Amino acid sequence: MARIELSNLAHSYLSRPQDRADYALKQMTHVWEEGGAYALLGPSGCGKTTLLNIISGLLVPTQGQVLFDGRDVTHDSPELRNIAQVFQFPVIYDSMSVYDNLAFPLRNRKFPAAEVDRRVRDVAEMLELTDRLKRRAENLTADMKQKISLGRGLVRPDVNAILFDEPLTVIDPHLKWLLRGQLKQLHKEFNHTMVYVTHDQTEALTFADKVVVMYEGEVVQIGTPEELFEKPAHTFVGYFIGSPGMNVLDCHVEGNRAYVGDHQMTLPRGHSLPEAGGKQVQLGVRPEFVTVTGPDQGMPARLERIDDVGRYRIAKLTLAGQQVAAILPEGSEVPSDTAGVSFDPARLHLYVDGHLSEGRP
Ligand SMILES: Nc1ncnc2c1ncn2[C@@H]1O[C@H](COP(=O)(O)OP(=O)(O)OP(=O)(O)O)[C@@H](O)[C@H]1O
Repeated sequence: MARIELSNLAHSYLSRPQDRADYALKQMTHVWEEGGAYALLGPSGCGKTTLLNIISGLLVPTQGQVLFDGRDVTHDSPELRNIAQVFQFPVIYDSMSVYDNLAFPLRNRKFPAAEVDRRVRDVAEMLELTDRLKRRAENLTADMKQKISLGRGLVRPDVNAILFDEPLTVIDPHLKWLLRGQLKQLHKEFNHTMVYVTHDQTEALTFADKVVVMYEGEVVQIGTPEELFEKPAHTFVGYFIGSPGMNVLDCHVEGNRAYVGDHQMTLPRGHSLPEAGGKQVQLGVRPEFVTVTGPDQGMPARLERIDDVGRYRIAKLTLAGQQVAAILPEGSEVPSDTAGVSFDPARLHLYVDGHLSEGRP
């Protein structure tokens, strides 16, 4: 297992990048701890696969270094980096048995036969492939084949890291849920450094100890699922994590007071913001911390509609011309079209040009 360090890394697919917009990955420096389970989460095109391919050695970055345990591997092939990879679609040998497919990475590295057998059987057991070990891979379903791919990625005990690129895409939803749990279990057992690319927040939050949220080629936050929920470092994180995402409202601020339209609220901290200077100042509050009451309390808002999403109901309101979502407690009374809303003051965050402003204690 290795500690992975990304030092001043940036990548452009253009041969002569001119400015920031030309970079698919903007400059970044990060350390990912040995034995950590990391998920790279972000929308399509934000640079997840580019970053994963730089870590694996399929791509050499335009600038910066990748270090494994302090050793510069930037120009090393995937083979030299000693990593295992699982891709979106199965990569297996159809003509071989399931057993031989799983054994292949170990035999290739000249592991003794007894250890090959033990590891293959352990991994097969965990992935529920034991009764298929003797079958040829050829006629198996796509699900089964992808399980074998996962097994091939997990079978070697000596890898620096295991990299997964959306490995559950072809798996049916029920099995997906099971496999996510099994991967988490395998991580606990073997403690490999794992990096898992996905655009699905549930997949990221259930698999990872730390989620690396990417947006437009930048890592905007690395945090535990709780940290991403409690304190989104960027409005994008607030919006992308959570269902529905965080409310983000244009506001202006004076010290520890924020104004949304004419409505004033007290922030947990004071902020000395640079003179407006064209910067966008926004207030973030998660729908879990918005209370909807009758019009005689809170800030007057118009109730647009109620969505029943099964586990709870979501009220969609308009406050000072801006959209606000609120998660309604079970059994709560819903006012008619004119309502009042209030925000839990301890749960308000302030953002300047998308980035969290910490303020003064
Ligand atoms: N080989 C390439 N040549 C040129 N541009 C590329 C290449 N691969 C990716 N890009 C561009 O780089 C940016 C990041 O792409 P990347 O595939 O890393 O994103 P992603 O987050 O993995 O997206 P997805 O979830 O759709 O796979 C995108 O704008 C993409 O169009």
